[in-house]
Amino acid sequence: MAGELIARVRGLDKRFGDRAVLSSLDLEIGRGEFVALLGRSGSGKSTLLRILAGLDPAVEGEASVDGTVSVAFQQPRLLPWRRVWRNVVLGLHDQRVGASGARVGPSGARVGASGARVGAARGQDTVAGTEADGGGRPVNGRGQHVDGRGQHVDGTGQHVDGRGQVVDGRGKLGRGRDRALAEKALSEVHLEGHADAWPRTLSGGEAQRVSLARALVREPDLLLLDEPFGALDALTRLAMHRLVEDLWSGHRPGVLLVTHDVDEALLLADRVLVLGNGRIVSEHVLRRPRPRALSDHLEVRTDVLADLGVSEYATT
Ligand SMILES: Nc1ncnc2c1ncn2[C@@H]1O[C@H](COP(=O)(O)OP(=O)(O)OP(=O)(O)O)[C@@H](O)[C@H]1O
Repeated sequence: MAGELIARVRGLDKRFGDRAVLSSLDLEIGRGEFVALLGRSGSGKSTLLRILAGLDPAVEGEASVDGTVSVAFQQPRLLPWRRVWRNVVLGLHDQRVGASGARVGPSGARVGASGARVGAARGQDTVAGTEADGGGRPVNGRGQHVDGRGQHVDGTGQHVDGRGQVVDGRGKLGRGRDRALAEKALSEVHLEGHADAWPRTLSGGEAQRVSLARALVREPDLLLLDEPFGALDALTRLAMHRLVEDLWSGHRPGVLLVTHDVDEALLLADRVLVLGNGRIVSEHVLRRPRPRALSDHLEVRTDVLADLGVSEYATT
């Protein structure tokens, strides 16, 4: 593919015990490109996505993302003891939940959510800054950015705690800013007014929209979607397709959508990839503007189904 890359995978191998799941896999995703990944059950789609998200290590090869990554899964994975808006801002702060993912440098090395190097120190460890980094900003003895009072700051000057979480000058979570960001993200997924709801009060589709808001709140450069509509009924799925298309048009992240649904892939993606035998076995570039009707895609659809080994359906 042409243009600037947001993700690049080269010679990727992954095995679980004796079972080779990915072997010598190559993949590129352009900045702002929408890519769908199809493959038979067990072909390694989720495995590839987890490696790109920095959630699983590869055995061999390179998987790098040049920017921030967010992930949304088939199950919304909301924390039931947090109100909706607080679940959304987990996307900003908690890199341990898959929904937010990690920032992965060009080398594949993990750095903090803010992009600044963050230390392993816990809590409000405030070490006075006595040195400066290459840009003349003060750092403490461990090379962490600090303000004039020795409190940690990230690369943009925001206060962070020892784990890189954004806090105010007194070490409290930046609640007002978080709330505003959460409300903005919730309105983008048409959930205005649900900020203070508890997750258990949401329908499946609403919960999945919260999950999308959580993935989008940090404006990721790469959005990884692992069958995000798989558990939804057909009508809700259609509404979600439209929503994802709108969100993608508005923010233009690169997207890797893992799906079993050939038609969903054809409707949403710029490029459809088929995974088989541990690598990408075929690629189908879809023409623009994105067609509104599946009938515009019948030829590609036939080819994709054949690549998936379900050619008995290809003529229907
Ligand atoms: N943590 C693990 N330990 C052992 N085997 C694993 C692990 N994760 C995945 N696998 C195996 O790796 C293979 C690929 O799994 P993966 O979930 O990536 O497939 P998939 O294409 O996403 O499947 P599906 O479409 O059914 O979700 C499967 O055989 C699976 O059993």
